[in-house]
Amino acid sequence: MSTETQPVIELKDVKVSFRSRTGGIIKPTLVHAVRGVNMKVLPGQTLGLVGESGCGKSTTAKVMCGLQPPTSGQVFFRGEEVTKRSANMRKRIGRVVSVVFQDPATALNARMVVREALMDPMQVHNVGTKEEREARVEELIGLVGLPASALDALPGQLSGGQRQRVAIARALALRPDVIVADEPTSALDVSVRAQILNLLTDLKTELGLSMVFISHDIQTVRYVSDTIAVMNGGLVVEEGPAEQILNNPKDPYTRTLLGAAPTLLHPAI
Ligand SMILES: Nc1ncnc2c1ncn2[C@@H]1O[C@H](COP(=O)(O)OP(=O)(O)OP(=O)(O)O)[C@@H](O)[C@H]1O
Repeated sequence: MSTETQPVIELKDVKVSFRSRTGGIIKPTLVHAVRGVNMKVLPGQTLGLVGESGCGKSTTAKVMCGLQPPTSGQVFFRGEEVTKRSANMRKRIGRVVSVVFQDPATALNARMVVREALMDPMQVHNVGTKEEREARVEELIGLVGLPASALDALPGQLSGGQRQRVAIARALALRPDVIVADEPTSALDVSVRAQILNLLTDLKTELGLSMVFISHDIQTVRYVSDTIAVMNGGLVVEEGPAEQILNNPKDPYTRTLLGAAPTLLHPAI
């Protein structure tokens, strides 16, 4: 397979189950969060992952980032199987797959000024000299459209939108190949959501990144995605080019999300 079309990340029949005590103290129940998912993240493309709360989006994303081992199935990074990751492999993939979480207020250390927050991943991974790291920090803050003066601010001194820009800059610090953005605009004021979406899509194009964009809101996902995977009950019920999913949805659940049909829950739930 040519490197152009080889997926950056591929999941094959990934399943994730959790033991949950909510079913009773004596006998834990199994929660089947992801029930057999196949998914490809292609170079330079944005894969949108959409579905209602609890459908398994975040768990799928965590498997992609190596934050959650699958119960069964396989995970590939650029064709190499990385399902069972050694510490070295985790560190290597941690450098090239970065995550942006929903709430920048909790993702950033409240006591670290922005400069330190951006420097931190480079120090942890021992990247560059001190001078190179300082130059990269200046570059990063510009990339996300913040003035250099923001480098001396604490997260609490910034607005929600500015904090998310810092979280994005931090995610870019190690020059990743993939950004996994898990509901990156849900905690923000409506007025700044479009700015953050535009920033992510601009950065994706400018830096040639692949992106996995997760949201419960199909209208947000449609704005940024090249392909869309619709999840329901731990399964992908429909996937394809964004235009096709939006203009010609096949699955009743997708139509529900698009507001074209009454609520229909997948039988797996
Ligand atoms: N660590 C865990 N232990 C037990 N159950 C879990 C765990 N993580 C997730 N789950 C359960 O797995 C299912 C899928 O959760 P997941 O967070 O992946 O869904 P989601 O679509 O991202 O929803 P949300 O947007 O609300 O986070 C849910 O029923 C959730 O309660």
